[in-house]
This record gives sequence, structure tokens and C-alpha cells, in this order.
Amino acid sequence: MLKIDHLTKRFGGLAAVNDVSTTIETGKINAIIGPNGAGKTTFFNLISCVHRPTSGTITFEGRDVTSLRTDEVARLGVARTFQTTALFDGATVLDNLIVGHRLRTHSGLFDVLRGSSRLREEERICREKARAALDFVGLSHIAQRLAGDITQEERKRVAFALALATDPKLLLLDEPAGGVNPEETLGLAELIRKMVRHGLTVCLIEHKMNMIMSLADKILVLSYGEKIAEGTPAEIRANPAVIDAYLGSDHAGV
Ligand SMILES: Nc1ncnc2c1ncn2[C@@H]1O[C@H](COP(=O)(O)OP(=O)(O)OP(=O)(O)O)[C@@H](O)[C@H]1O
Repeated sequence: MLKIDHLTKRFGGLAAVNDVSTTIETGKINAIIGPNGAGKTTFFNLISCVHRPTSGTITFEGRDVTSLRTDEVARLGVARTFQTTALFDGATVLDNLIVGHRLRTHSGLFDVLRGSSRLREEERICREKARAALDFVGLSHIAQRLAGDITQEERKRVAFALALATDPKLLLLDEPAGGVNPEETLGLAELIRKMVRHGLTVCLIEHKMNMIMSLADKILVLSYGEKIAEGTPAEIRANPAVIDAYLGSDHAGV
């Protein structure tokens, strides 16, 4: 689905991502792990075209997307969530989703001003998609609650719904279980599995090792911007370089 060839991103003298090649496989849960500052977020920013790489290429479904803009790659089917989800806290959960979806659709100012039929049709579609996404992530019961009043775990689900409403093929999740308790983490992991069962491909960054080891089909390990290992959870758990750089001997049996 996504092929990364010799990807490098330098910030001044620092190579945040250094000559990384990998693939993100269709219909799988792909995980990226590594210590703080390893380059995981930068890697996501490159894939979602927030940053241009210093060198290397990114190919999505056979097409070179290295130099596209974020909205262009989003339209091809790459969506992402962020470590923290910015919501309009004074608006309802449903309205946040409708606005989030509207920001990604096509009507220009002219359509808005003359209230065109295209705009009304888009509004209807946005509302429907927002409701469908809320239902999918299990939040229909809080559609009318103010976003400022929902829990951290519900915010994570809203972030998923915002990304899903754009009909992505590849979903990039940045710490999808950050700041939620162990029971909620299990619920979010189940939701990620459900997304894959419905045909999505997932790539996620996460520090919670238990979650990663039970969820991921494939793990890429970054350290100081470089790929130090790649493989199944069992392979990664047993890899001496990974234990050394990241897991530590305490985690070797996780
Ligand atoms: N826009 C930027 N300008 C300069 N340096 C940056 C920029 N973004 C990231 N870096 C640096 O690149 C390196 C990798 O950072 P990055 O945020 O990608 O790591 P990470 O693995 O996501 O870390 P964490 O787990 O803490 O989120 C760090 O040394 C960071 O300071």
C-alpha cells in the first residue's frame, strides 16, 4: 500500500529520520515504536506530507506522493490523528464532526455565500457521514454532548471518527491510547481491529508495549532516526538491538 524508500529528513544538522526504507502493508496493523525523539512523529509528518523529505521517496498505491500537499494526499486516502485532538469544546460532539468534515470538502466561499444546492447537498452528506462515523466508534449516545465535557477516551474515539469521516484507506494514528486507562486501552485496541476488519489499513505510533505486542501485525523500530529492526511482535521482542535501545531487559518478556 505504502512504500518508503531511503527516506531522510534533516532539521539543520539533525537527521530526525535517516535513510529509512519500509512498507506499510494493506489490511494490516503496522506499528512504529522507539524511544522519545526517535523520529516517529517526523515519519508520520513525512507520510502525511506535512514535511517534505530531504531525500527519499514515498509511494502510495503505486503513485509517487513525495511532493504532494497534505490535502492532496488526504484526498488519495491517507488520514491521520494527532497525539492531542483539538476540538471546539463549546460545540457538540456531532457539530465538531460536521465541521471537521466540512473543512475537508470542496465548497468554496462563493457556494457558501449564495447557499448553492451543491452546498446543501454537501451539508447533508457531511451530517450523514458524521453520524455514521460516530456510530462506528461507539459514540452515538454522546452526539449532543459538549466536546469540552467528554473524557480523554471519548476524545480519542472522536479523533478516530474525524479521520474516518474522510473515507480513508490508510489511517495513521499517533498514540491512539495515550492518556487512557488499561481497560479503555483494550476498548480502543478492539476499535482499531474493527477498522481493519472493515477494510482499512492502520499504521500507529504507540508507547504502550502490551497494546502493541497484542495488536500489531508488523512493527518498525526507530532509534535516533534510523530503522534498527522490523518484524512481527515475537521477532521484535526477541531482537537484542531493540531490547538494548528501547525495551530494556525488564520488558523483554512483555
Ligand atoms: N520541526 C522540527 N524542527 C527541528 N527539529 C525537529 C522538528 N521536529 C522534530 N525535530 C527533532 O527531530 C527529532 C525526532 O523528533 P520526533 O518528534 O519525530 O520524535 P518522536 O519519536 O516522535 O518522539 P516522541 O516519542 O517524544 O513523540 C527530535 O530530536 C526532535 O527534536
